[in-house]
Amino acid sequence: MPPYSLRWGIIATGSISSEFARDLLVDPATRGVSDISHNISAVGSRSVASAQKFINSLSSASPSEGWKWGVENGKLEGIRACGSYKEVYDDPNVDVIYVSTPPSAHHQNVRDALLAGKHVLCEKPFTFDLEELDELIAIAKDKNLFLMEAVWTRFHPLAAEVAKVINSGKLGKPQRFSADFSMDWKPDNEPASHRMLDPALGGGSLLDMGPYPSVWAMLLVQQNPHNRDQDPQVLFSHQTLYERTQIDLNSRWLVQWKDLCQGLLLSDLSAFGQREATAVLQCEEGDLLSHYPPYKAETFSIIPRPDRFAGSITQKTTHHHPIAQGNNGLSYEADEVARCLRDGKIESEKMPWAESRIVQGWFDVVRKQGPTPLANVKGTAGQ
Ligand SMILES: NC(=O)C1=CN([C@@H]2O[C@H](COP(=O)(O)OP(=O)(O)OC[C@H]3O[C@@H](n4cnc5c(N)ncnc54)[C@H](OP(=O)(O)O)[C@@H]3O)[C@@H](O)[C@H]2O)C=CC1
Ligand SMILES: O=C1OC[C@@H](O)[C@H](O)[C@H]1O
Repeated sequence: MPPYSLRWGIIATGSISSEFARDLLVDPATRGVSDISHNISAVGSRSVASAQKFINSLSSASPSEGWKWGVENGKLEGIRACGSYKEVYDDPNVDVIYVSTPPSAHHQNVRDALLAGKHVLCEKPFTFDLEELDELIAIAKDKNLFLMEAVWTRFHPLAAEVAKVINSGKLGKPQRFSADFSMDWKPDNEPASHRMLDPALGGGSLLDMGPYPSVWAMLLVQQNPHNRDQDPQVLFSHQTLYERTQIDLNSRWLVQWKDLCQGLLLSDLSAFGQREATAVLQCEEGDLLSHYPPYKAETFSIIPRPDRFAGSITQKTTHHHPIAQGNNGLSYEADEVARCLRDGKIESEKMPWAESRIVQGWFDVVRKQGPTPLANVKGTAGQ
């Protein structure tokens, strides 16, 4: 059977769009995939010159670059440079739109794409607030269109291996959880207009980096067979204000899974976090530690409890599950979108709306309790 072939439209020509487009052009065989094929049919930008530049840079891959394969194998054939996002939504040669604008624009972009009849993969954070997300889910259901948050980490080889350990039950009941995404990014060296620093674009550590500790909260605790709580709540939170641009420099929030455990989640724009224990699940029989970076972890360890309290795990083991060579790691989520569309699904079981809703709800609580002006901002749902 020939592979299922998906035609992408890409919205925005920023840094992650470029990484994503390149991954679409890598030979799927490099990651052991033979049932899926990706094509890029259109790129949309606020300026047609930027869309064209983006396409030119894809087309001129050097022979050593993994994505050269797609260029040589017709995966850019007929690609259009569009000077507006709308032209991409309206393009009959596009099946699915990848939205990678700043967070404050996601709701409007996704809504416009869905209303134009296109399936959507939207970058994290899904939306600015839960009301926006609920509106998008309602439209997707009403129009029978696929919609997924682009949380790439969930589709990486390591995520599948971690899930096997969690589902095996060998760690026993969770007792404690923590997860962190922190980087010493030096915000003082960046312009105030940078999307990470500008509150009007949804800047700050919570919305940009918070999705990653949240991934691990979902993979290790929410999906844990011992968990029965479908609505884990934030008990309390703290954010530190970055005076210059009024975004959160860091966020911390404590989540309670009823009758199970608590988890501390952290994000930081101006300090490094843990390296070998970016996400830690401590259980009755032993602990699971996932290594840095939390967005693209390739190694995890299972470690025994301290001697006096030892459980059935008695030896440390370390497990390495790398992203396939030549891929940046975004290709796996693209494969999931293609498989869901091929199979007639409008929601991914691996990245379900319910889990995006939980995380978005946490962000709303933390943001509203915080000292930044975003605390009082409402998204664009209903407008
Ligand atoms: N999965 C991952 O690993 C990553 C995900 N992300 C997520 O992807 C999204 C985009 O991030 P990133 O690519 O780093 O951002 P960039 O700032 O590099 O690019 C954003 C693009 O959005 C478009 N845009 C639309 N409206 C605006 C506006 N008002 N101001 C500025 N740009 C605008 C621009 O494209 P144009 O001019 O062509 O219209 C711009 O190039 C975010 O949601 C972020 O959280 C980011 C990095 C990594
Ligand atoms: O999604 C992301 O992952 C990698 C980080 O460097 C980046 O800030 C963030 O947007």
